[in-house]
Amino acid sequence: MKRVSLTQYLVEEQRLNNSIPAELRLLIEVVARACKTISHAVGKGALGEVLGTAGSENIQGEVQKKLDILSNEILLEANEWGGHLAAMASEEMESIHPIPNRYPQGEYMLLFDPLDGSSNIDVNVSIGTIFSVLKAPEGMGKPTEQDFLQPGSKQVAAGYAVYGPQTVLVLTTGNGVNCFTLDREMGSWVLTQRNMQIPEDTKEFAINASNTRHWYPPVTRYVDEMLAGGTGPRGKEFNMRWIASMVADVHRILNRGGIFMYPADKREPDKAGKLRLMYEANPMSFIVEQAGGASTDGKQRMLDIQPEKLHQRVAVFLGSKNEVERVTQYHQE
Ligand SMILES: O=P(O)(O)OC[C@H]1O[C@](O)(COP(=O)(O)O)[C@@H](O)[C@@H]1O
Ligand SMILES: [Mg+2]
Ligand SMILES: [Mg+2]
Repeated sequence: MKRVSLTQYLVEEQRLNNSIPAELRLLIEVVARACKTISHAVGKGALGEVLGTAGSENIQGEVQKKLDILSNEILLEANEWGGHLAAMASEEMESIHPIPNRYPQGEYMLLFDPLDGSSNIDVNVSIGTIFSVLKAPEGMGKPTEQDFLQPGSKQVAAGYAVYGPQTVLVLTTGNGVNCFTLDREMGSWVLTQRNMQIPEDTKEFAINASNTRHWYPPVTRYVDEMLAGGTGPRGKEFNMRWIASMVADVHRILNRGGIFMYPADKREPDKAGKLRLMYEANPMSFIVEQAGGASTDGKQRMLDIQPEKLHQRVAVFLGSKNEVERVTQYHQE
């Protein structure tokens, strides 16, 4: 197999499809390099003293792990110097991070969940990084939070890295989804899967079932019907997986189909789910749609939601198209 590096892929994609201007290519390469650095830190584990909590909380009141903070710093530092960015925003930072001397020239804005799947850090289970790239609005002055509040359909690129048995980077720039594997000896990202496709149908679902008693009726109905198996209304057996790292669950779905759900529930009726629209739901929805899947918040297409707040939470149903349509339909009945 001819080895194609991330850089070669990006350059070729621009030549053939004119979809990745040089500035965006450089930005993606800087993010990919930061992911490589995070992957090294993750791989050192206890030896690198990166495990455990940091003794602080983020803006959403979640306890921060040392690796949450370290990954955030790695991404900030890499992009301050390397990218064509006007500003960044992160799940781990209360407010946006304008880049000094870079606006109004900076053309892009980067958002990230620096370390996804935090509860798995200390137990050596796959974790990752999720990122999303938006265009800076025309004539933008000093960036404000408002500039970031664009629907997911405006993303020009999105991707995630999984730090697992293999370190992979999955990327879309709006022309399909491709997967790159980190060659740890050579230190380079190598294209290993082209044009990933999510099958429309599936027999596998992912949800944190410990919340069953808190679910609203459409989710209860949908899951109950799957659990009823071959003799139930669906007439087939379903399997369940829940890794508790969105990156790993979505990566499985991109490879063999499935539906991932993190619904809103009755525990906190005012909270629209756990996951974050701008750092998790939107980039993953862009990727999933580009791979032929679907993504909604139970009511509407995720990428059409007009964000109201940077740290907005949202219910998530994504993956195999026919299943996402079914559970969304149940919300409407
Ligand atoms: O612990 P729970 O409730 O099962 O939630 C797991 C979900 O929370 C997350 O860990 C949230 O992301 P962070 O780790 O970035 O906060 C997802 O990756 C995962 O799908
Ligand atoms: Mg996350
Ligand atoms: Mg996180």
